[in-house]
Amino acid sequence: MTNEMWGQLRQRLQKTVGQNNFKAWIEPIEFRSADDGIAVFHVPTNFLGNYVNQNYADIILHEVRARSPEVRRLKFVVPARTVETEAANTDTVIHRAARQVQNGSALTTAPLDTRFTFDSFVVGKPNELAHAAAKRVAEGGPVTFNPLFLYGGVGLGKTHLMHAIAHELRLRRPELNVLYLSAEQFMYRFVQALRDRKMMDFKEIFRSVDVLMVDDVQFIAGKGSTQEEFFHTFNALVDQNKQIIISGDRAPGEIKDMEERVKSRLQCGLVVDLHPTDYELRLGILQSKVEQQRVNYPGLEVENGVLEFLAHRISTNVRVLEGALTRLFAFASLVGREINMELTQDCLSDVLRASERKITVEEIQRKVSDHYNIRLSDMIGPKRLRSYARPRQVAMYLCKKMTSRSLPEIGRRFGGRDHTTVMHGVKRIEELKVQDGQIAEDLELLRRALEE
Ligand SMILES: Nc1ncnc2c1ncn2[C@@H]1O[C@H](COP(=O)(O)OP(=O)(O)OP(=O)(O)O)[C@@H](O)[C@H]1O
Repeated sequence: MTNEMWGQLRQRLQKTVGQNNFKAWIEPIEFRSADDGIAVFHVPTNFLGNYVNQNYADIILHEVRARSPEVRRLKFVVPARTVETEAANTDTVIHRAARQVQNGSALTTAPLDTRFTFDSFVVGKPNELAHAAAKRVAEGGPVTFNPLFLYGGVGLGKTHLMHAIAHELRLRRPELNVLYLSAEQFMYRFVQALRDRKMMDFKEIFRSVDVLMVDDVQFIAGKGSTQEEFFHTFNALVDQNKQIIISGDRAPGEIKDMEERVKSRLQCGLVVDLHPTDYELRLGILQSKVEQQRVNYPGLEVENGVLEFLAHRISTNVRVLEGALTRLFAFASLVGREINMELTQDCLSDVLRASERKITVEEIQRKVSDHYNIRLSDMIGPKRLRSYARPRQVAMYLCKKMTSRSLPEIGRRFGGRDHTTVMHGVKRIEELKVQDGQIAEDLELLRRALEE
C-alpha cells in the first residue's frame, strides 16, 4: 500500500459513496502507513474516524485489499497535535455549522445525504405506517401530531426517512427553518455553548427553528444536563406549535436512563415503528439499489436469481444488504465478471456465513415427523416399519446435508444408531430422490420450511 495507491483508490471511492459523502467523510482522510497488515490513516477528529470506521471501513478495506491483499485491518487515528477536549474534538462539519449559525446563516447543521429521499425509499408492509407518517409531516401543513417519534432496529431506515422529510420540507416550504441533527450533535453543541459561555445564543437558535429533527435520541440517555436542555428546548417548541420529529432505536418508554418526564414528552405525539424487513421488502430494496448502482457501473448485469438469493439469505438490516450489493458491483467490475451466483458466493462468503442460520438436528427431526404425521419418538426409536423407517432416512439425509454434524453424531441422535446405518439411509434417499417424485417433492418442501 502506497500513497499513490490511496490516491487512485480515493477516486474509486468517490464513485462508490457519492460526491457528498466523499467530500464529508473520505476526503479528509490521509494515508500514513501500512505495516504488519494494518493500514493506518490520519483523520482530523475522533468523530470522523468513528463514523468512517462504522460506515465505510468495509468498502475501503475491500478496495485496499484488491491492491494490497496483505492488509487485514484499517486504523483511523487522530494525529497527536489535534487531540483536544471532548467538546472541541467534534466533526469539522459541526464546527462549520456552528460558525454558520453564529453568523446567522444556514440552520441545517448535519449534512443531508442526497440519496435519502422519499423517491428512493422502498415501501412495504413493515414500514408503510412510518412512511405515511413521515410523508404527512413532510407536507409542512398544520401540526397534527407532535412529536412524530420514529423508532426501529439498526439499519431499518430511520435516518433515511428523517433526511427525506428534511429534503421535502426544504423543497415545499423553503421559508421554514428546518434544523436536522443527531442527538450526539445536539450534545456537542450544548457542551460547546457551555464552554464558550454562549448559552443564550444556543437557546435562541434552538427556539427559533420551525421544525426540529433529532436523530438517534437514545444517545442522550444517561447524560443529565443534555437531557435537561433537550427537555426545555422540546417544551419551548411544542408551546409555539412547532413541529418536532425524533428518531430512536426503541420505543420512548423503553429507553434506559432516560428521565421519565422526557420519555412521557416523547410519547405524547405519534409513535410509529419500523418493523424488521420481510422478504418482499428486501427484494424491492435490492431491485431499487441495483438501479442506483447501474449509474456507476453501466453495463453490469445481475443474473436472475441473485437478488432473490440475497433477499432470502441476508435477513438482518438493510445496511448489510446494501453493503453486500455495493461490494458485489465493485468486485464484479474489478475482476471483469458478470454478477452471477458463483461470483456472489465468492465475493460475499463472509456476509453469507455470518447470516447463516444454524439448523439443528432436533429441528429437522421435528419438521420431518410433523410432515409425515408420525410421532417423534417413533421416528427416532427402534421400530423398523417402513412408515417410520423412510421418514427416518429422510431426516438423516437432511441432517447430513443441512448441518455440519458427522455421521456418527447423527447416528447417536437417532437412538444411538451406527454411522453405517446413517450412511445407508443417506444413500438410499439420494437414489430415491431421482427415482421417486414424491420423495423429491417432500425433500424440497422440508428444505424450504427449514430454511425459513
Ligand atoms: N425502505 C428502504 N428503502 C430504501 N433504502 C432503505 C430502506 N430502509 C433502509 N434503507 C437504506 O439502508 C441504510 C440504513 O438506513 P438508515 O441509516 O436510515 O438506518 P437507521 O434505521 O437510521 O439505522 P441506525 O439505527 O443504525 O441509525 C441506508 O442506506 C438506507 O438508505
